[in-house]
Amino acid sequence: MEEQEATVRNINPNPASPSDEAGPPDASSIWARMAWTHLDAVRRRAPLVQCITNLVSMDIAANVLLASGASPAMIHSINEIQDFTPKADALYINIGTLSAEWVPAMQAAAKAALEANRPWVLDPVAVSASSYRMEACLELVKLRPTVIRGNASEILALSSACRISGAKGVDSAHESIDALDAAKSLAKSSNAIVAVSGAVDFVTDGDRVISCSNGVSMMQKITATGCAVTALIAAFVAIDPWNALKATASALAVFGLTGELGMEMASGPASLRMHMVDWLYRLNESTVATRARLSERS
Ligand SMILES: Nc1ncnc2c1ncn2[C@@H]1O[C@H](COP(=O)(O)OP(=O)(O)OP(=O)(O)O)[C@@H](O)[C@H]1O
Ligand SMILES: Cc1ncsc1CCO
Ligand SMILES: [Mg+2]
Repeated sequence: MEEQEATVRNINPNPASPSDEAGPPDASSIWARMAWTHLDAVRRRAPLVQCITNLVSMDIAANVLLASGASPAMIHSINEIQDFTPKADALYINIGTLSAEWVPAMQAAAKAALEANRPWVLDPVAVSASSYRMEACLELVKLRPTVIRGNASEILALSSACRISGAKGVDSAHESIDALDAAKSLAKSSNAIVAVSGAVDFVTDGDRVISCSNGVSMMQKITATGCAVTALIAAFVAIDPWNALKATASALAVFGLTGELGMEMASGPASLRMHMVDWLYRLNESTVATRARLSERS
């Protein structure tokens, strides 16, 4: 814990540089510098992120974590939770391909993370697809996730805990702004940081709201980009657990930025996916500090 607290102090960006002749930076550049500080910390500390994630997303989530500098471990057997989960710096649980066998493992892992004082992050994929999925997800929410990240339809459904949200499958049928009030309400009732992804991503603790406008719409044509950014959120929260709101916003900005840079070189979803992973590996300070678009909504 001492080490974590030291990290929090290191993460606070220093907004004003004495040698900055252009004067103090504006609020958006302070947020952008924070995104770089978080990415840099992930690269330096290589947090171990245990992922219990859906079968579709395993490859992209592991590659995104590796490219960011984190260390992924796709370990989901209930027989390994007791030994392994306390060793991980963060846990990521995603219900995308839920099965009866995995639900107890997810619950055991969330409990183990809580007991070991480790942050854990929930992706409620297609939570309104069935009552089984909704009930499993509500049980997980009771185990106090640090962050919940979903698309607008998922956050709307989970927030109201109703079975029919208008979504047909894993994709969103809503704009992220439509889910902002639901996200705030879910954050207050669950005590988690809640992120809604979309053209603009919103991150809230129930009161404060940070928005991120990085990203390109083609990211929706790559399966499991949402799952991958939730994995990245787990890595960012691992290195700054006491500032989960800011760490989550930073992860969304960095990931969206890789989409923008990747799109300059891509010819479609498959090559965009490849370029995003490459850009995540290559991003440097000046690019993140000048192109991350984060702001706090008043
Ligand atoms: N219209 C858009 N414009 C720009 N970026 C977008 C848009 N929609 C989504 N994104 C970005 O794509 C990423 C995935 O978000 P999305 O809302 O599609 O997740 P998801 O529906 O949970 O995805 P999946 O279930 O396939 O993993 C996020 O980083 C988000 O910022
Ligand atoms: C397509 C799909 N189906 C279950 S999980 C998943 C990955 C995107 O969430
Ligand atoms: Mg999703």
